[in-house]
Amino acid sequence: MDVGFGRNKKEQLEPVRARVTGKIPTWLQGMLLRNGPGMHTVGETRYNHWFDGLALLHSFTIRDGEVYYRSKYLRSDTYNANVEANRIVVSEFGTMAYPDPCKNIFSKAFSYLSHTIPDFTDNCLINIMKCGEDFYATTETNYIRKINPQTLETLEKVDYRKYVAVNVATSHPHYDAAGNVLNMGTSIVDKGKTKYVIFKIPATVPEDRKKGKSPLKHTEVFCSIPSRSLLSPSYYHSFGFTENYIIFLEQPFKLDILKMATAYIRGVTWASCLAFHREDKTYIHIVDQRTRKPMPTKFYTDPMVVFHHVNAYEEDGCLLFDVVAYEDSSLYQLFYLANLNQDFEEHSRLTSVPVLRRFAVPLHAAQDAEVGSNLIKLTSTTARALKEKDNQVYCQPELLYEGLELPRINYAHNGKRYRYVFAAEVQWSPIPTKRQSCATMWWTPRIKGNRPTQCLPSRISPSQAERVELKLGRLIFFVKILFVEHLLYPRDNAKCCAVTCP
Ligand SMILES: CC1=C(/C=C/C(C)=C/C=C/C(C)=C/C=C/C=C(C)/C=C/C=C(C)/C=C/C=C(\C)C=O)C(C)(C)CCC1
Repeated sequence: MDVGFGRNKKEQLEPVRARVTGKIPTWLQGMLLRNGPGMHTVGETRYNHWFDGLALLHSFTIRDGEVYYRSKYLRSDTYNANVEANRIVVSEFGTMAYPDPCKNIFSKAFSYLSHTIPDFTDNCLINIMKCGEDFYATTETNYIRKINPQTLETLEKVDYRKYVAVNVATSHPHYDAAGNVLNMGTSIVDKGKTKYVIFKIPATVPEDRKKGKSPLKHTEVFCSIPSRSLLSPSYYHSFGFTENYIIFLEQPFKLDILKMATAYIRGVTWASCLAFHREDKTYIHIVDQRTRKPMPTKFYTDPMVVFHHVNAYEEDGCLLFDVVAYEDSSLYQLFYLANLNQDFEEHSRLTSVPVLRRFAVPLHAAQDAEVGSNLIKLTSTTARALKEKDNQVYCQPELLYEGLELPRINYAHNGKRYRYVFAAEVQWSPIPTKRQSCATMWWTPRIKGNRPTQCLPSRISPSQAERVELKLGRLIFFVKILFVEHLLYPRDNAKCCAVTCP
């Protein structure tokens, strides 16, 4: 197996014409911008985790059936400081670094006293965000970097904290019909409170205030949701968005703020300050965009870890949302570079499989319903919302697909009933044991086009015995571009078709 994960990539500064197999229709014109880690070694030093790598920007210009590719490293302050020192001097998610290699415990302590949490990285390696006419490379700290999409040059460094009180923010914002950006961040122990802040960056600046003003200067807080815990807010990577609602999962995968505040002096990574609390619930917050307030009903579900929301939509008084969910946080382990080597298949032990789950929440009249009743009357889903006492509702998802990640949709269909998800398939291949047929059974119905839920227990989580079986199993991944049709219009013979990546 060719393992290219940790290898430094070369920039392609001048556009190069790509070899096209097949035919690109001439109506397809434009530029695809991508972002991701490209450099994991600086001088003699090496990052620990794949998510740490220095951001490499890519552009694919599609014109008259041809594709022109170029790439350039983001010249972040982090990149410049590392290159100048010829070693890693800025901490990333899975690597704690110190500007001075000779620092002993005393000087570390001094540094600790002068800044409890060191300034976060501006190595914006995760996504690209469009903000008005401008483009930004994004990560999950308080920094974003403006870029020139044509030349991939790095422009201004923007600190979200100048405009809104957030210490971390997602790199997967949403856009409303007018092109305004809606994003979420966490404000940590600010004035004695920790809260999740939904903020809006307008697409345009009002005419009278226009002169050279960036839309960021007009950022406003849309709504904030108090964290259940002051010192351990949830980690989240994305959220759901429809015309009228915002969906935020307060999951039991949490940042430990006390650990973060002492990480620098203890010499441990940010990653080690994240923990999954399997004894906790996942709280589902639904914000009504018309009132800018969260719904009062306490919706919750079983503990899970979600990175990617796929889509959400409203149907007959219900809000449905689809996410890729795990039963633990083992995914982060998988991406340590030490594991991404020739023995990858041996080391790639995920203790849970990414599953596409559909949740449904009732938007009205939950208060008067009988305890124990299912508030979802839709025929299009088997997801349930069970009324409990104290205005609580337990949400039980429908399992749509096992073994899928990195989902994309045609964003024109965001917030609407939809038909297609484009994703990478993650294939589960257990060690042959007596129970292999059970695991196979979970997959076979999908291939035949039946509904996978039919062969799973009523609560989708595997039983204790099955979980042990999963732990014993070995995961082998086959990345495929997977195209799942079925999600919206389930039929008896729904089609799932996979196209292997070249
Ligand atoms: C620096 C600080 C932080 C940083 C956080 C960062 C940089 C978070 C990055 C999160 C990312 C990039 C999340 C990506 C998720 C990707 C997923 C779920 C992919 C799954 C793929 C699978 C299962 C399949 C793989 C198949 C393979 C490998 C086949 O060969 C904070 C915010 C934590 C704290 C402050 C400081």
